Amino acid sequence: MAANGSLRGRPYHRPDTLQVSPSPASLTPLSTPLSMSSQGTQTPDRSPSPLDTMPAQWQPQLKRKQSSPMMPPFMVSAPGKVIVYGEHAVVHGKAAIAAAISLRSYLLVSFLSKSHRTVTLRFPDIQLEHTWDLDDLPWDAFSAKSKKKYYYDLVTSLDPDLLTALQPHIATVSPKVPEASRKIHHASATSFLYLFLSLASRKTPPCVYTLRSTIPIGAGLGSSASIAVCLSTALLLQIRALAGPHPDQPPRECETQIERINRWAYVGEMCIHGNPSGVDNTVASGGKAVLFQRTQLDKSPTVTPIWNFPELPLLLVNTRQSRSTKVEVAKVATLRRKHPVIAENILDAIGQITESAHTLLTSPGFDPTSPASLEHLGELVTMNHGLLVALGVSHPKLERIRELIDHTGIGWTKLTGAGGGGCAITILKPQAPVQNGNGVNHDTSSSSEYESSEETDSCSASIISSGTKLKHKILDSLEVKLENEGFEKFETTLAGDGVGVLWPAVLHNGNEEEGGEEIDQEKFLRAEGTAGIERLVGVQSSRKSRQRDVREGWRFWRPWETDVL
Ligand SMILES: Nc1ncnc2c1ncn2[C@@H]1O[C@H](COP(=O)(O)OP(=O)(O)OP(=O)(O)O)[C@@H](O)[C@H]1O
Ligand SMILES: C[C@@](O)(CCO)CC(=O)[O-]
Repeated sequence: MAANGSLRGRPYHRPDTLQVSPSPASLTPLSTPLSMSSQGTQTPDRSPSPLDTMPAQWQPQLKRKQSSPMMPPFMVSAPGKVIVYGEHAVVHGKAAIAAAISLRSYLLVSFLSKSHRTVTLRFPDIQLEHTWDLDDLPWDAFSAKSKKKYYYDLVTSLDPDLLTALQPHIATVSPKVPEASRKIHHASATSFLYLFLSLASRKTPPCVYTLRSTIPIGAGLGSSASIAVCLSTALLLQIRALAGPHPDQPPRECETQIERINRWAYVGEMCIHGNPSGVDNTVASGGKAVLFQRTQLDKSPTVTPIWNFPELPLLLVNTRQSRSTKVEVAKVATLRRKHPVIAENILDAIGQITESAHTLLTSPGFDPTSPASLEHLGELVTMNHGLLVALGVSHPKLERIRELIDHTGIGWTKLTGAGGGGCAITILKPQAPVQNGNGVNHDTSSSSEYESSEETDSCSASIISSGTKLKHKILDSLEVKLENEGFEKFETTLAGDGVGVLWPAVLHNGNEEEGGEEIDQEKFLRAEGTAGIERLVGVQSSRKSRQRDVREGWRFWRPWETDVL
């Protein structure tokens, strides 16, 4: 099993304090030096990109493409996140745990013939479509000697002069749409252009960046960080500044690539969020889960990976109630002023909940399949929610969701993120509950085996246990109830992979010519909803029996997979 982040003793930090950063000279010690990449970006070393490490099965595809003057399209994908324990308390110096979820953003990069000289964003989730003329962009501002940043640089703040240089090119984006939508468009466009002009060069090939996400926007699930990670990864891949991902890549090298992506994703996040903590982009880059803590307000948080975090099934319910993180954080600050001792005790208790979870998750004998471990984690979820209610950051809609789920007895529920709306999460119990006389369901036993993925391995309904069937029945009827009340339910998995790469954008979808189905813009744009996106390009196998399997073609940097350092 994976080595735990803290046991490995190499905590991640927000990019400005990252300790795992190598100096440029000690970057991936692979292959020969490259003075200038194909895009003309100066790079002092040479890291093989996926193009160099193309799996054998893609060779026919590549051969077919050799006659084309254009590169084949490729895709990247990054997850959203939830806070599992410790929101609000983290604002007051306690630790919190955040984990990746299986809802993800997918970015398709397609190349145009050189005559185009344009770069286009197609972000249909926010109805944004915009094309810039490559030659009109402010390359001079970004490449000026005093301003130029390289892919290995650490950028901890946005340069106001560069933002000013971008302004006229942002102003032309969606000038006629209502202000609220325009703000969203401008945030995404700024994030893209800042990264594009920092990492690419004026010789960059004309491209179209098409993005679709299964992460609800503005619901506290890190959608902005997920797109920032996709953009950062795509641009770094285009300038060949990333090695892999490929199987057997040493963990240290995986960490280096993830960190490089994370640093630039943080820059993209700053364009959208101002002064983010860096936690969302760290989880979206590296996947799994992290422990984070900011002990001093003016200091960056320490972010330590928890590679042992189990891939638990998670029910996620969106209240669709908009909320302001600022308002909810202010509520807690007011309560703390009015009732300092009580509020402090509540925040302390939340901090202890996070510590208890972290201690369990990182204990040497930790067995994620043990019902006792799951119950421990679940009880902490329930207690954490109660304390957040005591802090006044729940909402009647969150309480309604918790009530509906508690009545089924299917799992342990809490609000996640700022509260006041947003989402609730439920860690599902291993056992199907039984109904008591009051119509409330209760866990039958906590001692039987947690159903493993092997147990549900066969598609044959006949061997799915009656417990599993009952669980599905309860989940289905819960879905109807939640939908009737205007809530949105997602079945996700916690602590999965971070950023992934599909190069070239070809998948074995079971309905196509030999060699795989090429994903093009039109197919990608036509995919309907979350299910359609996941069916077409999802990183996870669509076979229900193996939901947690990664679909052939997608590759990830997984520093936790090998023991060799
Ligand atoms: N699918 C998407 N397509 C294009 N832009 C997106 C998409 N998802 C997020 N964004 C960008 O990110 C911004 C959303 O950031 P916001 O902080 O409001 O939500 P979040 O990242 O989902 O929540 P949180 O940061 O609280 O976890 C949007 O305004 C938009 O600029
Ligand atoms: C409420 C809070 O703890 C989590 C918001 O997702 C605020 C923060 O950490 O910045």
